[in-house]
Amino acid sequence: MSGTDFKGKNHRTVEEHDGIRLKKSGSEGLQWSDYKSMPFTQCVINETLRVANIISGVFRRTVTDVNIKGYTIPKGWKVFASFRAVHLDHDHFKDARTFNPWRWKDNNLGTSCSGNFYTPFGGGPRLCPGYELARVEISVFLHHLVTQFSWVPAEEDKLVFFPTTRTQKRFPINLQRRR
Ligand code: HEM
Repeated sequence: MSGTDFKGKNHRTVEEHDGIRLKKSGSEGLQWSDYKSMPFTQCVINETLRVANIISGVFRRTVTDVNIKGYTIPKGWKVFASFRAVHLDHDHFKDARTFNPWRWKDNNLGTSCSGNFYTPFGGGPRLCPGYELARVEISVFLHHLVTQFSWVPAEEDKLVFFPTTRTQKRFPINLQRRR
């Protein structure tokens, strides 16, 4: 990740949140309507959960023999459904290892997408009941972060994808208060 890339990708988020601040006085808090007017932030959150979700997948135990794509998973086996493998699969996401919030511009569902290729919060009857709360919390955090601080990378860093997604040098930054 180069410094220029980072600033470019961050810029739209800053604009969105500065726009919300402009309509408010002083330290006036965010309302639900503000949360609902952060479309690009939702794209950033979607993309972060796609590339670097803290939850890599879920375990399941089969209660009966399951036939899937010519394979049989016998009754009683434990399987790991790897969301991470699907989220980083080039067949489902073009340039899957590139952090690109714009890919969500026309598909901002946040929990799943057609074909169930995007499942950061799981799915079906066990879909995470906290998914909207999690998104609100991240949005509020990002709002205060980008409206009160700016930063530049202190060193060149690089994303690595094994065993999980992380930055090689923990992405050191120089942080400055904006206001
Ligand atoms: C980014 C944040 C979060 C992520 C990525 C996440 C992800 C997930 C996933 C993948 C599952 C499904 C587990 C499975 O199918 O076995 C799950 C379940 C669950 N999550 Fe979350 N979660 C997040 C935040 C939250 C929050 C904020 C809460 C509550 C305040 C919450 C409460 C739960 C509960 C209670 C379940 C169990 C649901 C069930 O088994 O029926 N989660 N979460």
